[in-house]
Amino acid sequence: MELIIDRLTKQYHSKIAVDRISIKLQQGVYGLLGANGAGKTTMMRLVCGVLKPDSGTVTLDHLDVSTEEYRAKIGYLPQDFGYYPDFTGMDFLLYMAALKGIKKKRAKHRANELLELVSLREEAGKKIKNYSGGMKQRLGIAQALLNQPQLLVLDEPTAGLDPKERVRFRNLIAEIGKENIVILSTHIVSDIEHIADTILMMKDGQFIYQGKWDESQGDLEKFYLKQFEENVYE
Ligand SMILES: Nc1ncnc2c1ncn2[C@@H]1O[C@H](COP(=O)(O)OP(=O)(O)OP(=O)(O)O)[C@@H](O)[C@H]1O
Repeated sequence: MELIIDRLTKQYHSKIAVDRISIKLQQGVYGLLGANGAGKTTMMRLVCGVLKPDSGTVTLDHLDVSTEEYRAKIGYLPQDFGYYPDFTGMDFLLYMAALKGIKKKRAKHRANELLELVSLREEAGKKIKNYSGGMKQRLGIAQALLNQPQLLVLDEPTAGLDPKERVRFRNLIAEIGKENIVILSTHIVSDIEHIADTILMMKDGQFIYQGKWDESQGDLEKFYLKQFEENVYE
């Protein structure tokens, strides 16, 4: 399994949000780190085919991002995901499954399986408006997994999670990353330093660091902050 991003570029008026990015990803967890405005969301939307690039390509095992076959292989949790507050967790998953064209019987089975995986089985019948931030986030991940994606893209999934939720989230992602490609974005180093196999650090639409990070290289947080130091006084 290989995701190949080749010279991917996206510009909004005079702002180049993603600037000729090239990278090859195999299975594992990738932590996309960058300050606000670095281009993380734009990159993720391009990888999910929600946004069309100005130039460059994205392929998963030779399938182009613009194809139905590619779409069938990905799961996406956007930053501001719209949950329906009066739906129960189960209703919501069945609704999302219908949108994804999954047959009813299969959808019910898969929804139960996923509610178990994200530890929401007991809350499946409760309305989403009564869910905590972490519970909503786990439900969001469950909907992204409905079609058993080979590529899972999560935009700032750790926002608003309490410490206990974080541990649970980390374990879940590590499990999914064993067999799939997972890309998750954040601007907080501690959210990903123990969960990502590979760090992708973004600034001004480009990767300024990509690779594994181990403690012998020093403190990732210090390194990260140093990259943005010149912006502190702006
Ligand atoms: N629809 C748009 N129209 C114009 N400019 C945009 C648009 N979307 C993003 N931008 C700009 O492109 C740049 C990258 O934005 P992007 O949202 O990808 O960054 P980000 O790293 O995800 O930041 P955040 O953490 O705030 O979501 C920013 O300068 C942003 O203002």
